[in-house]
Amino acid sequence: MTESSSDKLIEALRKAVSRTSMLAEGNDPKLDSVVRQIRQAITKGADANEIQDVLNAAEPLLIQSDEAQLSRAKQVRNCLQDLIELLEKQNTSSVPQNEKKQLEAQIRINWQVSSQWPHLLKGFLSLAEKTLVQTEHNPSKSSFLKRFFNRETQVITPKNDQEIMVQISHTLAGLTNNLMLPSHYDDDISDLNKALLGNNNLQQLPALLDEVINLIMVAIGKTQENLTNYLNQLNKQLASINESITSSYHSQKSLSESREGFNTKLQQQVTNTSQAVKGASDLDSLKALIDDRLSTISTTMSEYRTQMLRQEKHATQSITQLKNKVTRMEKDTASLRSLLQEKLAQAMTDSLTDLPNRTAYQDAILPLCKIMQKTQKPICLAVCDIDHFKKVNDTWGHLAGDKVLRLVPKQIRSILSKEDLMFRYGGEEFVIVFPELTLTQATERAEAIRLAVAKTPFNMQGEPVSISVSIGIAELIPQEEPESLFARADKQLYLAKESGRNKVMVNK
Ligand SMILES: Nc1nc2c(ncn2[C@@H]2O[C@H](COP(=O)(O)OP(=O)(O)OP(=O)(O)O)[C@@H](O)[C@H]2O)c(=O)[nH]1
Repeated sequence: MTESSSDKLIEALRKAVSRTSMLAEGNDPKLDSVVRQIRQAITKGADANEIQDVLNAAEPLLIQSDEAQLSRAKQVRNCLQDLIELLEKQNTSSVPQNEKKQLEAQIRINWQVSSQWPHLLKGFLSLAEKTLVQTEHNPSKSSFLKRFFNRETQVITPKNDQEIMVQISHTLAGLTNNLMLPSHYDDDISDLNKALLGNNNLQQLPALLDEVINLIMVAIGKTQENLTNYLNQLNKQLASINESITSSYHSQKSLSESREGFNTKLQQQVTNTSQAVKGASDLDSLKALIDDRLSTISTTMSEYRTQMLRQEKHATQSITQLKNKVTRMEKDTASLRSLLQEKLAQAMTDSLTDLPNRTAYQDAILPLCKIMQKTQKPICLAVCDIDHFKKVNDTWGHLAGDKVLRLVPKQIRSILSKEDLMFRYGGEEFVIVFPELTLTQATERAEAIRLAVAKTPFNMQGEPVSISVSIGIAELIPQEEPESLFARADKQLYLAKESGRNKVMVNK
């Protein structure tokens, strides 16, 4: 390998490793520190031995990470077993034994496979549902599960059922607490635990169980597992690249050693020849001596040439192998990047309505306002809130509330143009941005939205229900920050609510 091609390769490796390790950061503090050490060693140009030391030090941490995964798996298995036991304990309906056995078998086979955990929890939900079907055929048994799933017909939870439900909630809260997820999930876990522990309402339980499943699916089933696999893979690739660099270093070394050996041998042969020439007594013996020496020198040279050719071939093979390894690492980097982009898109989307969420709004609004200010075009913002939404939840239940939350933005979308942007800002509040519309035009569109929602016949358990929205609207003024634009529109929303709701109020 020539010096410049080996330098280029090592430089390419450094870049690839630095870039890939940066992508993998932020998921587990301990693995982060390993990744950082690897990157530092590579960036400061550490030699093969130093890099090997860092990789050796990384190994116990990767083993620890595996052990943590095993302990999480045990938590999940115990939780599922507890949930099945709780189902059996409630004495108003009997759990179908076939399904129960099937679920237990699945738990035995799959408890260590984190991507299967959501399926196992769903299996528990389905077992519970089957218990319900069974009791529907036997109406004399009034199951707590019947009320659990058939939320519309029962609102008050009897005391015995409440106790079982509280135990189920506590078991689930224990599970979410022990998942050991990355710290950016702390808020989600704490919200979910609060909801679980504070809940004594059977109606909320299936939705909460869904939340638990979502949390496991997003945090463990996909990202975490992929990244752990990726880091293990990265570790292996680094070790193998390290081996290739060490071996090409050795072959370079032995090449220069054999060159030195050849020089010494050649010099020795020349010295021997000149000494022999000095000592030669006649022309014939001098001729024979020189012939003999020349043939020795020629053998040495041809041996050297053969050795050189062999080593050059070996060096070419090493270069090809190294190139292939770099290409593989680049490919892995690209697939990890697309996985992270997918996660980012998920993080920007509200899962209930599929609308871009508040984070997406905050990312979009500043550049949008800047462009409009620069091009001197108008832009308006509307804050839209469903009226008396709490009453919808209280009267028809949380799932009916969710249905309204999905339907209202669909109505709104039917009025918007494709340039208008809608975000779920939080709860029952939506933000709509109207780029390039004047205040008058945006107000007309907001009024059309209000009318469309008010006219839509919503249906709750066969009963027609009127839903309306209140809207506050404002236009961006020169040099204004997006926060101030939002505050002015929000104030108008407040006034719309104050003056009786189902209104559009404009900041003029
Ligand atoms: N079903 C459901 N309810 C939600 C969701 N997010 C927030 N809520 C509920 O939305 C309700 C909002 O109620 P309030 O802020 O008191 O307002 P409101 O009842 O709409 O009354 P006004 O805004 O004054 O007309 C609360 O009961 C929240 O629990 C959700 O994702 N799904």
